[in-house]
Amino acid sequence: MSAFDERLCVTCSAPTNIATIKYWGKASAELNTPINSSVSVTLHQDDLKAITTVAASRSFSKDRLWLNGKEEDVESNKRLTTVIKLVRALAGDKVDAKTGEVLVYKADWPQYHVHIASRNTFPTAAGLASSAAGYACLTFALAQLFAACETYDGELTAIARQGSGSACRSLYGGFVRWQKGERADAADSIAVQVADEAHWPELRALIFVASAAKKGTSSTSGMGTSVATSELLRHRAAALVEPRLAAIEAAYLARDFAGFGRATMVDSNQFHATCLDTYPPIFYMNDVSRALVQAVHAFNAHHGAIRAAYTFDAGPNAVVYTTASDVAQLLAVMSRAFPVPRGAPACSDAALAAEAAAEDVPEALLAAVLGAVREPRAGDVQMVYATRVGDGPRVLGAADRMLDPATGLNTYAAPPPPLPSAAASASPHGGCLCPGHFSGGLSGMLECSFMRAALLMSAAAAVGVAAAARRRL
Ligand SMILES: Nc1ncnc2c1ncn2[C@@H]1O[C@H](COP(=O)(O)OP(=O)(O)OP(=O)(O)O)[C@@H](O)[C@H]1O
Ligand SMILES: C[C@@](O)(CCOP(=O)(O)OP(=O)(O)O)CC(=O)O
Repeated sequence: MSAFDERLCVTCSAPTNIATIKYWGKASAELNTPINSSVSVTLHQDDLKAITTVAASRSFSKDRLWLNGKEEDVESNKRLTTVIKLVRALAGDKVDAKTGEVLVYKADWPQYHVHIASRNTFPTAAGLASSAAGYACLTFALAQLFAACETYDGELTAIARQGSGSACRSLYGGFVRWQKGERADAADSIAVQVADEAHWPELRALIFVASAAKKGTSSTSGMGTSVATSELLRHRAAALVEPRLAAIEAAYLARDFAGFGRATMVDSNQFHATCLDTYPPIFYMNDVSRALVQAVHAFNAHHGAIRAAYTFDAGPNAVVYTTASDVAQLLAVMSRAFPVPRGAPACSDAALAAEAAAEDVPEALLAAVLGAVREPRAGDVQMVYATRVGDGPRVLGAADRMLDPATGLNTYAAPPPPLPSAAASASPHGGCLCPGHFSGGLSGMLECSFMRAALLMSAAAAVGVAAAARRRL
């Protein structure tokens, strides 16, 4: 006897997104609406994504959730219960696509509870938009499970917004605006796609992880203090954001990197200025973040044009946008200025790392960037993700399922760190640098490009040792 009918189980994945014009501050904490509209790039799901399995059964006695293998209390998590309740309210008749059989009539859904197992393939709550990917994935997966029908366009994004504001933007690929909306019921505070993922295929992002630790001040509490105390934030929302949104959307649509990059950097700087203007002040960026900023400006100054653009969320990690023609050179200089710990892969994309290693970087550029950074220290940047623009949520197959049909319980366990020889044993921090352990089991580790890069490095090293031994013979 199984705990749930496999036809009442869905597994989905959803991407993260990184805002280029930031959401910071709530107009209504109850409805989770913003004081200003925002816009973001959806990142590709190759490296960073949330994966969520949801199953419904009459035999489940309550709604339950496992996050990254650990059970969390659902009842006490208002955002979670709100999202489940709102998607459930849109439930329709659930029909077996193959046979046409009605599996659950709309009227019967109140008799069902859900079990949810979710994991992130990257650090959770570290300022890498895990809540965005996580709540977008949950909303999307529940909508598939319940055969939910929107009563107006964008309703699912309005639901995801109530899990985490930035999550509404992860329901679309490409370049996405979250419009703040005007209505009292906030039904128009929804995400809208500005351009799809095919619009600007040359756009690239390098993510320099300065810390994968859980951040000290959550976005929710940080923005609450900012709204209460920062006059700069008030002025920004009232007068500065709208024209900047119009400018960056036009730049994105025209694939004008200089315009896009400048607006991105200016807005990131202003967001962190509002954090400093908050009382007591909030510091998300650290010395490494500031050195990354200087390095990007030195790169642009050398080229006499904006060819790389940083942005920082509520944490010290930099997301640096650039284009396909500059990404290898940018990675080459940044790897010299911010070397990852000895033994770790230079970045998640082994082919790009090899291209960067072979780059003939002009001496003057290297000197400019190294001069802008204080002494390069291995480990200030722990890892670098190389990624690009991506699509919205996807429905996955049973191979990715994380709930056991026999027991109804979570099957995912965060894998142990990789073998010391595989990657980061030489970390000065003594930590695991491969985010494979944020992913799932062996398949999760293999899907992790850091692990693939590490294995390639190990294999290359083994070939080198064998060749040297042959030479000695
Ligand atoms: N896959 C997931 N499924 C459901 N909820 C998730 C998932 N991932 C994260 N969350 C929720 O989001 C919280 C983390 O959100 P938080 O805003 O603190 O961090 P972040 O999203 O990584 O950072 P930021 O939003 O500043 O970029 C987690 O504690 C959890 O409640
Ligand atoms: C700095 C940001 O990343 C803030 C994101 O905040 P959240 O969406 O995590 O906040 P809540 O709505 O309280 O869950 C900027 C952005 O993504 O626009």
